[in-house]
Amino acid sequence: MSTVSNAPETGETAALAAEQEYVARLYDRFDTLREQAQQFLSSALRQVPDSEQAHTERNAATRLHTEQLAQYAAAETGLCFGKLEFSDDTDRYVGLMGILDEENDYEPLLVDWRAPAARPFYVATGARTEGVRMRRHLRIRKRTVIGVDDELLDLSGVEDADGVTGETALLAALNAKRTGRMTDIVRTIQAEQDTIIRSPLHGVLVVQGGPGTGKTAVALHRAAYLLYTHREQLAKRGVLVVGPNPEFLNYISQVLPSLGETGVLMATVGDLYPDVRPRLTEPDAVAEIKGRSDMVSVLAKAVADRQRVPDEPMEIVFERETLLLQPAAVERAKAAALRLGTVHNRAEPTFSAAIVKELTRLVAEGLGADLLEPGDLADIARELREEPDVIAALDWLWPVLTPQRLLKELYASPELLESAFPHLSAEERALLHRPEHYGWTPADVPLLDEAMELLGEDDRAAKALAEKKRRERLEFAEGVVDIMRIDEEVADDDVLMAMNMITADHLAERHERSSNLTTAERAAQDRTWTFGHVIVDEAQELSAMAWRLVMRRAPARSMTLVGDVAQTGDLAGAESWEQVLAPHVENRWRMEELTVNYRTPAEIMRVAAAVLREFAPPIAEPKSVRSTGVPPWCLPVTADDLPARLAELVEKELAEVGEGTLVVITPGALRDVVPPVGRVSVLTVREAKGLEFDAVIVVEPAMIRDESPKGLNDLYVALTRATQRLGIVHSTPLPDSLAGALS
Ligand SMILES: Nc1ncnc2c1ncn2[C@@H]1O[C@H](COP(=O)(O)OP(=O)(O)OP(=O)(O)O)[C@@H](O)[C@H]1O
Repeated sequence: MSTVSNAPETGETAALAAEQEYVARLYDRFDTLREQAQQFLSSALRQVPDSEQAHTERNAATRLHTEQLAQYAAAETGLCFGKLEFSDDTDRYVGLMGILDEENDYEPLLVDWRAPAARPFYVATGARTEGVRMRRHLRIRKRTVIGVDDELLDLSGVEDADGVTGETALLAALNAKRTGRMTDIVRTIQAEQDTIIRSPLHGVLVVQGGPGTGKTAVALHRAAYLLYTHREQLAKRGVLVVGPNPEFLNYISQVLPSLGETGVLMATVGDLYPDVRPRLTEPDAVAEIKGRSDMVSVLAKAVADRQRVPDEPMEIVFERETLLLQPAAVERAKAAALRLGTVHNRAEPTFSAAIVKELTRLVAEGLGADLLEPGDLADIARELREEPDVIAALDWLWPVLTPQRLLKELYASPELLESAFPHLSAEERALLHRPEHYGWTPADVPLLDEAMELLGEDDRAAKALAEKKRRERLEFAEGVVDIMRIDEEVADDDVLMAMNMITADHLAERHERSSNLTTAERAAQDRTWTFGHVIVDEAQELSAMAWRLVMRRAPARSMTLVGDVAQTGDLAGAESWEQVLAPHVENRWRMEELTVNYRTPAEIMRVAAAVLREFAPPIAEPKSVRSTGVPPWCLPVTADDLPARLAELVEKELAEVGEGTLVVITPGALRDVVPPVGRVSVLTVREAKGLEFDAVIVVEPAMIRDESPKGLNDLYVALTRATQRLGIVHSTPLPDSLAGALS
């Protein structure tokens, strides 16, 4: 295969003119379609539905046309970016959306990049041309074709050594300055990436790839591909994309909208328990304990510890009499509740009924059972249930627990902690101890979710909330009806007739129906929502407990998990994919690997690879697709000089990157010692994970290594964030592997 970039001038001028003509036609048709969608939306919005069905239809139409308009807006720039010329003299244009030619038997004018017909654009090579004679990348600015890059495929029968397609376009994309937000790669998807993007929907697909191999980019394009190919199936249940932290989600937030997709829920694991917003952080060692798989039995024990049997008879005062509730009676009530084999909160009514029955018997005994009328026992039982002493006793013996209450009371009580965590040392238990009013951390979220499975929803709270909401809606509607009544005198007859038929109830119901949430919005509010497909990025960072939560959201196990076990920094994270997946799918998962590094130039990757070999010898480093001729620099300084020298170096690097991005990556301990300089951020490795910058200065590599048992993994991550330039500043001796590679 040979690359012909910008063919000889006359040829290129003719090519540009021909492509311009075609592209102009495309945009004409595009404008007409967009205008139509706008009109459809306006007329749908004007409709006044007169029945339940008409209402549903109007909502569906509004949503459809709004989505279409979002897709047109996204496709406006870069509508068409590729052309295939086949050996049989036919052509095919590839772009962001499919467009048919109405005047020509609905022949495709433009093929959507996700359609099977677009596939040769990404995978045809000199060795396997798929009938393609020439692949052309079109460069278009504001609807004007400004250049073409051609690759002739049928000249040679051999495949490129590096398997790169569309080299000119690819290198232009890779060398472009970074803006701080990820962009789509739809014009230059490579064959190994395309295979993953188009992999079948079902089952668990693991994508293992070193830094910069495009795992994140591929995962997002896969989401767009799956929604296009399986829209019927996925539109209702939605697609969930899980990322490691809010900064990362922000970094990738533009990619799917730029591909015309808006219906995907992006979340961190910490966002997946709708009632709780975890705002606190905690030491890695604590998060690691909370992430262990044995937390399942710990929580089960913590629940069992709340099903108490007193050692001594309990004194309960009722109408000035003291009743003695015997441990044996509590034991019997507990056994009856446990026999149900259901979760804690659902068994509670059985337990409390047995206790109240026993207390009723004691009261009746005191009064002399033969004096009682039929119905008296029921009255006594009702009164007992309202008696504060009885309520307190029941709450101590078998409390109705929310997950929040269970965990808060567990963390706050050294006794409960000791009972639930007998396998931990006293020091480790002390790490978990915290006051009851403390907030939540991300590592608490999988525990809350797990606890909900053990406890069961507290139906009473949920019902009370639903009733409260219903009453609020009703009050709102009554307010509206009142206002209408006030206006009655001025209203005309038609309005009055309509109004006579409207009650507050009707209005409340309508208000409810019209709360027209998207699938992603509904999913975000519902802990029990299960998704059609779940994508996890930086999947190596999830703890065993986080995996359990994520798996509950994907019961059909249609999942794409992307990550790199060599980059695991979280102490609770993965050592291998087998270890992560065995508990959930045994060996029923498939793996694809990405082997080419599109981010880090060869000069930088050589240095990072030396560190990789120090801690993970069996993992092959990804091959860089380009080099810059700029080797990483390294500057030893004294500890005292470090802040001042760093400030100078930042200035120097800024001059090198111009408008590009620069970041300083420091050990956690120096995070606040090194001041941010101008527009340059100072990040820890954790904060920089998954992100990339034109230039990176890594401070004190040996300290990064020593800060955590996974410190070498962290150093590897830090060294692989740069797209152009890497610098190292240190006052402590460099790790041997790094020193060797830099010398
Ligand atoms: N086919 C491609 N065309 C253009 N750019 C690409 C391509 N593949 C990847 N890239 C670019 O390479 C960079 C690295 O991609 P990405 O962040 O997806 O890698 P990653 O494997 O997730 O990295 P890490 O594991 O280090 O977070 C991004 O700028 C991405 O846009």
